[in-house]
Amino acid sequence: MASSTCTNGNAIAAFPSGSDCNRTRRAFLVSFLNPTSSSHCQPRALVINNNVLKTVRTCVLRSKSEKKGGDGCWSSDKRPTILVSEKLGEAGLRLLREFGHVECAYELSPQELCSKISSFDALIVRSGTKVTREVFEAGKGKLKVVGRAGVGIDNVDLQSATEFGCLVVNAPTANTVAAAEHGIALLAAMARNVAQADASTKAGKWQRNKYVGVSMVGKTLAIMGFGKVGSEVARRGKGLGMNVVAHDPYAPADRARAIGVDLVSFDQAISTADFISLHMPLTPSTKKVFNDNTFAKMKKGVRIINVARGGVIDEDALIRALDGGIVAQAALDVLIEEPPPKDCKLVQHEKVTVTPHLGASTKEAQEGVAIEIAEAVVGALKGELSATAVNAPMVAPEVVSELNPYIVLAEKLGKLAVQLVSGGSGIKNVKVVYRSARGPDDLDTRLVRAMIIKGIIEPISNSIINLVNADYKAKEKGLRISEERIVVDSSLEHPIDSIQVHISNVESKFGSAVSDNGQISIEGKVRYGTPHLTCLGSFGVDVSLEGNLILCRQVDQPGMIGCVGNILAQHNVNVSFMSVGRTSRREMAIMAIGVDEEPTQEALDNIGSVSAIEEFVFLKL
Ligand SMILES: NC(=O)c1ccc[n+]([C@@H]2O[C@H](COP(=O)([O-])OP(=O)(O)OC[C@H]3O[C@@H](n4cnc5c(N)ncnc54)[C@H](O)[C@@H]3O)[C@@H](O)[C@H]2O)c1
Ligand SMILES: O=C(O)[C@H](O)COP(=O)(O)O
Repeated sequence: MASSTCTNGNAIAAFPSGSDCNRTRRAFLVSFLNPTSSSHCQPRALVINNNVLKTVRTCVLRSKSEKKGGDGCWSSDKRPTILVSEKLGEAGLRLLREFGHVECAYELSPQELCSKISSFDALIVRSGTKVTREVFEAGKGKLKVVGRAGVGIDNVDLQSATEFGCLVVNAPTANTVAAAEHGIALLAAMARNVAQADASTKAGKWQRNKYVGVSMVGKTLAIMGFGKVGSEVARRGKGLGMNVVAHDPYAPADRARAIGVDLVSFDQAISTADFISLHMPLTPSTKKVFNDNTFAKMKKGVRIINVARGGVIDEDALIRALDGGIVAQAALDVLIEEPPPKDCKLVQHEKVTVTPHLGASTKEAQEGVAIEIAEAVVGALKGELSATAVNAPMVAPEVVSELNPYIVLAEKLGKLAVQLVSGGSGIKNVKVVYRSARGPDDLDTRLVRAMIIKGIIEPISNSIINLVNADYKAKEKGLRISEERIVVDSSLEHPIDSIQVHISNVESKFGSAVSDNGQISIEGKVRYGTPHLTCLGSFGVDVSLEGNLILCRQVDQPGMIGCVGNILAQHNVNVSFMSVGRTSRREMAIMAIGVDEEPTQEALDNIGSVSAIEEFVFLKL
């Protein structure tokens, strides 16, 4: 027997690979859905099966009122609403319109966006819309998906998205070539003074001596950020006969080798380059990474191209470097403030060539991006798996498929456990134990854990818990979830043999749920595909976790089942199953009774007045 543990110490904002205790298998997210007409609920390539979808739909993202809707599909009168706040290619809009109500409202002020957003399930933006905390707050839990029609998600407050359980997806591939081509266009235009010479010629001048350029062939081009765009710029730079080096702490050396590019340190790249092309994302660690210090390390006369994000450059420092002659020229597609103020010194600088964030703006790229984001948003609203989720853990579809019954069990166990806690005691520590034949590396429990958290938190708060925000919400509520896996000798075919939930340092309203170690302890298993409660405190039971549950502890004696059954029958409450577990003969027994209806208080009082019954509790599942 072996075990390993982990806790939910980190809130989910984004999931760098390997950040979870479990092995991250592949880049697909169990996203969620919200239903439309049934015609929109057909499984697609990445969908596992209808049962999985149904479960994930009801488990993962909808608001409490929407959950009443039934089978996980959008009703035809309640198609999802999608707000598109910036110009999107027609092909993407068509896809969106086939699926939901689409409103295109461009150039909204922040206030207008906030006042509109509460009636939308999804929002699609480009780089010009700031999706701030206020937007998520105004979304009031209805906003489920933000689609960024492009790569950079620095205009979306990911932390707030996560807190509000809103999935963020982007379109990371369709504009790569367009951005790379624009980078090369700027590089060549800058080297040959195309923009300046054009303006001068149009102004009636003929300044051939003034606009002598520099050649690109044989020059060193440093690519800062060797990702999708950076690699494509590198290829094109090689094609121009340039000597290309790259700096990227996370880039694989074999990709660089394949293109014939040397990966070098930051300082080496900037100190040897004649041209520096920026292709890293804007993050806290790349913000103003090009500043007085780093400009000082550059080769005198260097030329800089930025088609990444304005914020990676300290713009005042760049002006100083241009004026001081360190930087000969700059070509900028992106600025810190877009659009810039009219008197922006950098834009007006004679050594600077500027374009208004046009990197992704080719017809081809915009159609591609529009389709990519429309598919991602529609997929997320339908409950399909999204390959481009930015703020949720990735769970491989085959893992979701196999864990599906355990997801149902997990939520029920969470719900059950929290109802066993007596009102006054705050839950702080929850330990989840998985007994499984699988090794720790082969059991991805994030989804199961999220559903246990959902089961625990939702009944006692107004929060909607889903895969996006489960760990965050647990942490916010001061709930420490620890996990333990116990490897047991059973079939490898089933991912989990049993799930136990232990809550420590609380009092229980049903003393028999407290095990010898003083914790509320319950255990469940999946039997014949359905969730069962198999252990309560120290008592073994076997009840299907459906409908509602009455738990009684009584003296083990004849007639008890009939007695309670009679009371329920008198109150027209249908019993779906009964199970009795006992410590030993004629001592204490636990009776678990599944009921279809919720008994009246009178019925419950009558059960409580049976003298052999020492305690009982009614639990809603
Ligand atoms: N101007 C435009 O219209 C336009 C169009 C597309 C992309 N972009 C921007 O270009 C940038 C790159 O896009 P992409 O699609 O190639 O993204 P990408 O994620 O494929 O590549 C980014 C690369 O930057 C690297 N990186 C991260 N931190 C770094 C650091 N401190 N130093 C060096 N490298 C670092 C990453 O490892 C990654 O390889 C993004 O900022 C994106 O928003 C702009
Ligand atoms: O990050 C991106 O994809 C680019 O900056 C494109 O932004 P845009 O969608 O506003 O053109």
